[in-house]
Amino acid sequence: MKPTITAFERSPDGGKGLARDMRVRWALEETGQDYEVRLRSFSALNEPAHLALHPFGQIPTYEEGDLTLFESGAIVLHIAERHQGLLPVDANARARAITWMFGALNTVEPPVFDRDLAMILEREEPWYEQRMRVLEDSIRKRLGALSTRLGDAEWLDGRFSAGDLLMVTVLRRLKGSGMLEETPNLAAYVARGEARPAFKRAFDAQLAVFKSASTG
Ligand SMILES: N[C@@H](CCC(=O)N[C@@H](CSCc1ccc([N+](=O)[O-])cc1)C(=O)NCC(=O)O)C(=O)O
Repeated sequence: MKPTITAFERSPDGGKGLARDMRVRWALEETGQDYEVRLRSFSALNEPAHLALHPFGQIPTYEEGDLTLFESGAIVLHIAERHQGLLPVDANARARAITWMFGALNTVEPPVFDRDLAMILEREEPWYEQRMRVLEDSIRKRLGALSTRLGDAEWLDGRFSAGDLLMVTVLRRLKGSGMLEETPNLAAYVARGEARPAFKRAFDAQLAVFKSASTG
């Protein structure tokens, strides 16, 4: 049975693949899983039909038979646990890959996402500049530590894993900010992720949705 995910009917990211359905699409492509997409308008996210799937009224969600999941990280983990290609078989290596999933979502993503949100919602606040300095200092601290740990390795811990998938989707949000470019090995790491055929299929699929919504 094909799973069904939800995604924005018209993504505010303009087809850049920054909305979080992108990481679920990528995980499904890496594991060779076909899937359906139910597109949601912003207003539909707060209607009962969607709230029954996602208590916070967001995307993505994941439905497979009588299972419904939300939280992109949990959905990626679910896919990775059931299909080959995103988590090592060895128990310790698997645990380390899952550690990097949490590292991406719990340690690196928060200041990165908060900075994006501040640029959209808080630009007119008197404390905006100060807040941006604090957020960017936090981001640079995380990027510095990650850059040191990655060094000249291809992926974070041996073979490409769900930890790399999530980390690349987090770091992609910094493209063009200058901060990612300050750590060349991380910029190259992101480019390696984006060069993966599965990433390209996922990216093109979400872009096609945006383009059809733009011409529709
Ligand atoms: N922790 C949850 C967060 C999910 C989430 O933030 N979903 C967002 C879309 S992805 C976040 C996002 C939004 C926009 C851009 N963009 O670039 O325009 C990028 C990412 C959403 O549904 N927002 C609607 C709402 O909260 O009412 C997860 O990882 O699944």
